[in-house]
Amino acid sequence: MAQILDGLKVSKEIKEEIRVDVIKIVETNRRPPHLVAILVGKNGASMTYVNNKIKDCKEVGFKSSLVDFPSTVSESELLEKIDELNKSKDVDGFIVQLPLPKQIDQEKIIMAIDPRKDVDGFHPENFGKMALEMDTFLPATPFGIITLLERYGIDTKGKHCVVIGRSRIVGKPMSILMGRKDFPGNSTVTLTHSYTPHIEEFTQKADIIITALGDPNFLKADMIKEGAIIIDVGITRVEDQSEKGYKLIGDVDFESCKEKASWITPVPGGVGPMTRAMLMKNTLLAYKTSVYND
Ligand SMILES: Nc1nc2c(c(=O)[nH]1)N[C@@H](CN(C=O)c1ccc(C(=O)N[C@@H](CCC(=O)O)C(=O)O)cc1)CN2
Ligand SMILES: [Mg+2]
Repeated sequence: MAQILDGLKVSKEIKEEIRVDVIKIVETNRRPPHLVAILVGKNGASMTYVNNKIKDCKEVGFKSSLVDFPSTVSESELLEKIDELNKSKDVDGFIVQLPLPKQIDQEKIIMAIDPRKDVDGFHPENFGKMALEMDTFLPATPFGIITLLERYGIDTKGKHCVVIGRSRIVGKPMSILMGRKDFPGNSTVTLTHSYTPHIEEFTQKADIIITALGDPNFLKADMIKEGAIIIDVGITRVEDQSEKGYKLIGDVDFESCKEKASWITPVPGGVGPMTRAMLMKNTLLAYKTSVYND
């Protein structure tokens, strides 16, 4: 029977550590860190995530601002706002909630963000630094996963890690972090995706599986080996009769896999809350860098 990697519990510990740090900052008459979130359109999940980011800021003592645009916003209007935030002395970090509407070129938007304020760690400069093992902002979800492994003392050295999915937000950076000469890292990594034939031939040999597919209950017990460590990044909203109108289903068939795995993350309450905590951590880092090094 697997033990639970409790992301909700660890995320609360991390946010508490940040809150204590911010109290010390404010006590010395300095302003608190300031995060700005840009939301485009009215996608239900994106609205929830952005509202939660604002809530987290309040909890840890940060200043926060929400900039919302209609889904019809033009690329140039968005770029103008980014330019303003890049220049603002009052803003330490900002994020543009993804996905963006089709008329907006996501790459152009990400490239426009000042890497020093890119607390999502999506800018190619920060991605490159991550790959080269230099200090930088790590993307919040992969950062959350390595922090969760670290806090539970899980040894990843010499393990075979299979990552499923190659998105810029999760799969690609995750595959790089697990192979770095750092702790947690030093794994042998296989990055699988939609063109990987017979994916179970890879997952059945894996010591660690990190799934970021968005395919509910995709990973079944017969696809994993005894004692595997299972990290579920998939969160799909599936309609039901509850008050919310939906429930959240991960990529992992939790009920069957928990009988065979050694460690497993739940959905909800696993990787999601860690993503939120690590954005706060990156914002604090952006604040400290601008305060001490600019
Ligand atoms: N600019 C960004 N866009 C997106 C990111 C990102 O890191 N930066 N990641 C995802 C969405 N995301 C944060 O933005 C995110 C997703 C899920 C959770 C979370 O807490 N999940 C909970 C369930 C919450 C719910 O839906 O009720 C859980 O798993 O327990 C936090 C953040 C895409 N876009
Ligand atoms: Mg800075």
